[in-house]
Amino acid sequence: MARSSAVGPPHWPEGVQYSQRYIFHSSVTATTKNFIEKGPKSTKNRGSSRMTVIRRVSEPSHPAFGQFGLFAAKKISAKEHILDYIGDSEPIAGMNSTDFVPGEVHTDERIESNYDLSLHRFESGESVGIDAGRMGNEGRFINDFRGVRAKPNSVFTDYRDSGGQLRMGVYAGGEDIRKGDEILVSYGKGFWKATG
Ligand SMILES: C[S@@+](CC[C@H](N)C(=O)[O-])C[C@H]1O[C@@H](n2cnc3c(N)ncnc32)[C@H](O)[C@@H]1O
Repeated sequence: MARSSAVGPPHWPEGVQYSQRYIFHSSVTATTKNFIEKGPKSTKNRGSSRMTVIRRVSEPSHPAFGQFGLFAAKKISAKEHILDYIGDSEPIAGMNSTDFVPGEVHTDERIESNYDLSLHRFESGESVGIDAGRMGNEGRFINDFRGVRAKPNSVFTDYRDSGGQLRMGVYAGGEDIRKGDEILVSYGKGFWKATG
């Protein structure tokens, strides 16, 4: 399986593969893969990552002080599509394969990952996630609003792209986001319960 060789944006961390496409973990069945890849096509376009910039969080009062966050590189209009959350897989060059925790579309449990996002839950209970722990795009740097501001300014919403692939888009909320503002979503209470 070919691995993306894309170079990440400024501040992209060493040891994390940058990618803008899905790779499917062996836990994903052919039926589930087909559901993710081939839905009704949408006319919506994928957002450009040039709308955002990765920065180290420099305010000591911020609960993720010293980590990274994703910030608006320009004004983003209310409801505008910012980017998609992507995870990818396969060990990066030099990584010991026994240390490798795949970061991709998967249906197995990833309770150890702080970068795992639910993409879809079937009525059967099967859940499809995108784990950007080892590989992903700018979306992996979006922090939760708790302790930063009163409410999130962005939301995760799934959609089908123009090829019919199921995507987890990040959209601005009901108000414009000013240039320089941090993109903040709600991870949901479940995330914080799981991480303690
Ligand atoms: C998806 S990552 C977000 C990017 C992360 N800040 C980084 O530099 O890689 C999720 C992790 O960010 C941190 N984080 C995000 N939002 C937070 C918040 N509101 N309060 C405390 N930690 C937060 C937690 O460590 C969490 O497990």
